[in-house]
Amino acid sequence: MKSCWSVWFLPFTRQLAQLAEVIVELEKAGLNLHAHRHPDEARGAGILFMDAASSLSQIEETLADVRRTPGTSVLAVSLGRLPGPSTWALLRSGVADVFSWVDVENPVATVTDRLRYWQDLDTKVADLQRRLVGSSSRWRDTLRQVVDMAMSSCQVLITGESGTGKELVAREIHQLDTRPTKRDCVVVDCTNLIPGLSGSELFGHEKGAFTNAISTRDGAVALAHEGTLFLDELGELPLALQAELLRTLQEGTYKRVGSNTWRHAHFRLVSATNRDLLAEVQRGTFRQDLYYRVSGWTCQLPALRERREDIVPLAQYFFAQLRGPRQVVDKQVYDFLLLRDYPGNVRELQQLITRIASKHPGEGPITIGDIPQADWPDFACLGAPTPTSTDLEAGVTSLLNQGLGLKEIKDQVTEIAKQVAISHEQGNLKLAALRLRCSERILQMHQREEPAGQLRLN
Ligand SMILES: Nc1ncnc2c1ncn2[C@@H]1O[C@H](COP(=O)(O)OP(=O)(O)OP(=O)(O)O)[C@@H](O)[C@H]1O
Repeated sequence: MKSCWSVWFLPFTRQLAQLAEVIVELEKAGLNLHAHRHPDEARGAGILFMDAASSLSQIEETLADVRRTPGTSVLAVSLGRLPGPSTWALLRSGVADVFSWVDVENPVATVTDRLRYWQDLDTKVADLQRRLVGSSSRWRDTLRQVVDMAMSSCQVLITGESGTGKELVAREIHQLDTRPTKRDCVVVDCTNLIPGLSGSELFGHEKGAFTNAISTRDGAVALAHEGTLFLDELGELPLALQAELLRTLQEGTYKRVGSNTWRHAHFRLVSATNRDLLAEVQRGTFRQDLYYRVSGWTCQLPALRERREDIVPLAQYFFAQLRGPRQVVDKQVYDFLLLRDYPGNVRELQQLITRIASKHPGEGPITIGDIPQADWPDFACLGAPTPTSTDLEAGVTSLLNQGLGLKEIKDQVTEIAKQVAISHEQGNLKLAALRLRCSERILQMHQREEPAGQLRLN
């Protein structure tokens, strides 16, 4: 069946006659191609047409704009041959794939299959975002990877700091898994495994196998048969059990504790850890062969500090969960949430929101008065520096000695505040503006006018 959907394109080529021919071929396959003129048109998947003479720097600039629109995937199609290094440069600047029209056997199918796949991927990502909240490009890229992993048959290893959502992601991978006979997802926290019980939790036991074994019991491996076994905190798995797990993964067989009978179990293994397992391998506390077995596909979840744009959407989601979707929250509360650091990641944010929501008396908007005193910001760091702030005093003295007047000193300090906020937010002007409580436009002007590093207090 022919596909039939509207696709935007960016013409970065002067070979217009050839481009017209390619467009006709794609339209015959059901694509309705329209040139991209406005950022809004770059929604969903699109094509960037280029040739060997196209300017890479111009392409990179445009791609940076396009990628600001969430959910865009760009396929770069070269009308002629492409030099190898350009291919990598294009991938690095954010195109989802790149190929040369003259080099593939069936270019029309190559284009349509990819566009269809990305469209499907985006639908799945949008659905995931309802539970794995966040719309930053970092988080969206992570979710795309989650969907790709779930669709594969690979053993998956999810890494990331505590509280980044590893368990949540593992459960979603099981949900997305399309095995027709898929059964349950069984979760085992490896920190709770007692080596003395020789793996009864994982492999089950026979009646009388040890003192408290009053009846025969299935372990997690048996319960996960035809389903998913999720091993949380895999780095904590005792060495003795690592060997047994490895054999189960290699042979698909295991023995209950106290039994001589080999049993079969087929499951998908998803593991998670906040430890650096490769370092554990070096130290000899984690088996190298098991590491390569469990890490068919590794997915690193970003810390919340690497996706600070998601703090407000996450907070809104948690407030709505706790107080219902109609609960109004004062902007000042969000400003406060944006000023904080979250070493415990999303879990820490969630716990803070729970404390704020619990303190709220019930009527009216949630305000900064609902923030428990123990969570108040450190005013010494946040507020205007006091005259006793020696660093600032020394800086101002240096400016005075250079002959600057009050207005010039004020301007200098303002510019430094802008620089510091922009650099703290890793160049994200929106977040820096929230931090400074000024408009984003003021910071855009600052960036245009002031080369970074020009201003120094001393
Ligand atoms: N993107 C997200 N959207 C909504 N809730 C989230 C998100 N990420 C994490 N959470 C919530 O944060 C809490 C911590 O998540 P989770 O237990 O999955 O983290 P973890 O990385 O497995 O932590 P740990 O390593 O400490 O076990 C959970 O309550 C989870 O529901």
